[in-house]
Amino acid sequence: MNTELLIDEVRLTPILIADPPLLNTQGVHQPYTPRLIVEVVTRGGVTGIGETYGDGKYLELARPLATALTGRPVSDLNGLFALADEVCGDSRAADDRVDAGGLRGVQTAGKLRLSVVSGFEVACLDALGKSLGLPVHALLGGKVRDRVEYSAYLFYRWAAHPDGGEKDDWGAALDPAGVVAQARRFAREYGFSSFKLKGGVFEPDREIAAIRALAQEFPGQPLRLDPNGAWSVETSLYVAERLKDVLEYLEDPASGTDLMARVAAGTGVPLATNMCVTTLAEVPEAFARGAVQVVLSDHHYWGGLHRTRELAGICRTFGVGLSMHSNTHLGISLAAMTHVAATVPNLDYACDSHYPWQTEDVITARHVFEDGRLTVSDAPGLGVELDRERLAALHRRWLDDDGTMRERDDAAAMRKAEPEWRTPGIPRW
Ligand SMILES: O=C([O-])C(=O)C[C@H](O)[C@@H](O)C(=O)[O-]
Ligand SMILES: [Mg+2]
Repeated sequence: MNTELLIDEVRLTPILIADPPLLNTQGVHQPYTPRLIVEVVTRGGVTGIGETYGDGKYLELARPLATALTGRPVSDLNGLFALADEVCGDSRAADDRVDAGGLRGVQTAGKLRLSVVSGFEVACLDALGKSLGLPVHALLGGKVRDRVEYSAYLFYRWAAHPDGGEKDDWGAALDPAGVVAQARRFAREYGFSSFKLKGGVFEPDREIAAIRALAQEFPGQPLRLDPNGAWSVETSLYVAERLKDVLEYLEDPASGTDLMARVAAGTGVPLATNMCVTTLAEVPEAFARGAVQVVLSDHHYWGGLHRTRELAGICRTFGVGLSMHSNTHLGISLAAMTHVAATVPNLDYACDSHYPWQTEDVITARHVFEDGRLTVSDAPGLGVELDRERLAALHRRWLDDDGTMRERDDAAAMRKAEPEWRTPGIPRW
């Protein structure tokens, strides 16, 4: 064993990053949202970085894992899972039941652990790559493409948060004209040529009108609509019928495998999900029933980059499409997504990314999209460097917060504008 590859220290830094007032079916993004930055330092003096969710329930699991990792080889990625099972225990926030109102499907103790492990796995891969002089994609078997395509992630949004937060110049987007203006800017500044609208915010007819307006503005270009399970089977079929000629896919129109299977049986529009297939346990039923035609993988909750590749193999076997889901994230995760996406032959669609909405980052050089694509880095590791000053400043914000921003709560943020707001029950329409 090369002792240079042993882990000497693991540093965890929770931060709060600015987030615009993006609307979804549960409410609106808070002005600041938590992320956790993981640093793994080897005995050879190399530091690898990773990123994952930063809410308290993730931090609670990350701390014992960080302690237990010290002294182990940075290359022992498979061992991470057993170690996490051993030391992380159950989180108070995970109860193995369906988080029906959630935006990312079931919330189980196992899935929470995988989300934490993913931040460590990416940090270990970065450290290993830097130690060996190899890019992360090479550690995953090598890239099969030089550029990875992303899609514009359109949101209904307000011009500003009602209670402060950082300002941006995107303005409000609350109707078809606003959505089209947003899409035009995404196309102009980033070169995106496929567009996903986060739906479930307004009545379905209003969202149908927005997609129609996009189709008119960008004829023949791929369009997607994602209401995060807010619709009944009937409403889903109503929308699918009206948009069947322009949708690339409809994403999580209804909540859960059973309803998705019933929607799929009634329409020829492909259904995608990042809600009803988010764990291996959910795969057999969903695939057997034809409930989804595209799985949107997210390396955070699937347990890292190797597990994402395992999922890709399963999808390939069953003839189910694959792409990538995104939640609010920074440049470390975008680098990780790009490396793994570069290695998956059956990545059939442009990936999601919230990145353009994030004005703050902890890396020294922001990623730059060209023609809606990122070039896959061949530099050792992830190919990004930590900006320690920025990290310290964003950590200071986390320390100074009275606790309200440390847990993502879109319904609480909505109550600043609408005091009576409660997370809507589903189906909402
Ligand atoms: O594709 C999705 O379902 C998401 O990206 C879930 C996210 O939480 C999104 O709805 C958001 O950021 O509001
Ligand atoms: Mg989705």
